[in-house]
Amino acid sequence: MSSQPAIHLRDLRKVYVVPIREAGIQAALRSLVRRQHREIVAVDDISFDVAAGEVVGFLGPNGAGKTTTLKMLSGLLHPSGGTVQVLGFQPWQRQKEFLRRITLVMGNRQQLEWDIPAIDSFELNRAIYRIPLPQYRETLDELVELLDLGQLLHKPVRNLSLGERMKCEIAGALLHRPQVLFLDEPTIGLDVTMQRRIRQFIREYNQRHGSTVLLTSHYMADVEALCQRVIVIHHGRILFDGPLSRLVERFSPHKTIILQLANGTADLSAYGEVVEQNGPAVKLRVPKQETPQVTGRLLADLPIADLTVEDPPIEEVIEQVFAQR
Ligand SMILES: Nc1ncnc2c1ncn2[C@@H]1O[C@H](COP(=O)(O)OP(=O)(O)OP(=O)(O)O)[C@@H](O)[C@H]1O
Repeated sequence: MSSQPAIHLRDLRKVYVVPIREAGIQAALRSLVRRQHREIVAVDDISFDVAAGEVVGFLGPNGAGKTTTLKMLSGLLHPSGGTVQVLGFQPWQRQKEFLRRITLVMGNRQQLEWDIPAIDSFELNRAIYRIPLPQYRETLDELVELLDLGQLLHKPVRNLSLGERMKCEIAGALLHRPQVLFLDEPTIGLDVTMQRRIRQFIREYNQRHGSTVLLTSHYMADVEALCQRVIVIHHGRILFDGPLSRLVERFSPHKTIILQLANGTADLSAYGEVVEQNGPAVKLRVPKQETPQVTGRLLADLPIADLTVEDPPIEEVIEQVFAQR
């Protein structure tokens, strides 16, 4: 791993300036003469580094500033302030050598031509990126195998299912073997099986090539499976940067005790908040620091067949993070 971070940003900022549109004909006429504007601070002085080979989850609620950041990192948007470097390049200069070494996949935006088979769009990419034929064939074979593309590449893209199309989109975005992958919701709208397939692919690809991945996803299963580290952003600011486990430790005041009573049912509300009860199967939410005592009391007081203690689901933890701001 080289000592220079693959992604480096300091006090990165993006302010959108948008015209204020008032309702009514009078206002419309007035705006022809003097247009009023307002500023939206989408990214508010954020700083972080990502080392080569890391897979980092970039999380935040709708409108937090994730896509804007990824667009600045991939050179689609010019920052309003701060510094940004990806593999030592300033992305907004969009140098050829830079574009050859990165990719941006947007799950809700299509890059492949709709009416032709994906393989034809791939050929176009090969020409644009000037990929030597042997390397192109080798990479394509690998992607076909890893993503199980089979015959999909030869059907017009419009005839593919959403998941099939996404697999082709990803393959197209990787043909030039980029070192840094910006993945914006790569599994959005896909069924659980296809989400798992794409997730597995990202993991295998990262392991094979040591590529750096910055990933946004609203599916915590993606994040749990792939990311050693998460960066949480809200209203354009970073709220947390560190291992997922530390996020849980820091922001979740509760644990969940899941127990199975040995016989019959009982009222367990004296031990904690009963979040679910189905006959002898009970789920209790307990303040974290009280978990050992409550577990001890339960085991001493009641006939218990099974008991486990779990952290709350990550979705719940993330909600807690946002609720505190
Ligand atoms: N082109 C634009 N012009 C004006 N405002 C914009 C523009 N693009 C984004 N914004 C605003 O900037 C803020 C951040 O948006 P951004 O798309 O980066 O968020 P996000 O975290 O990617 O959200 P989501 O999860 O919904 O995709 C939002 O308030 C959004 O409305």
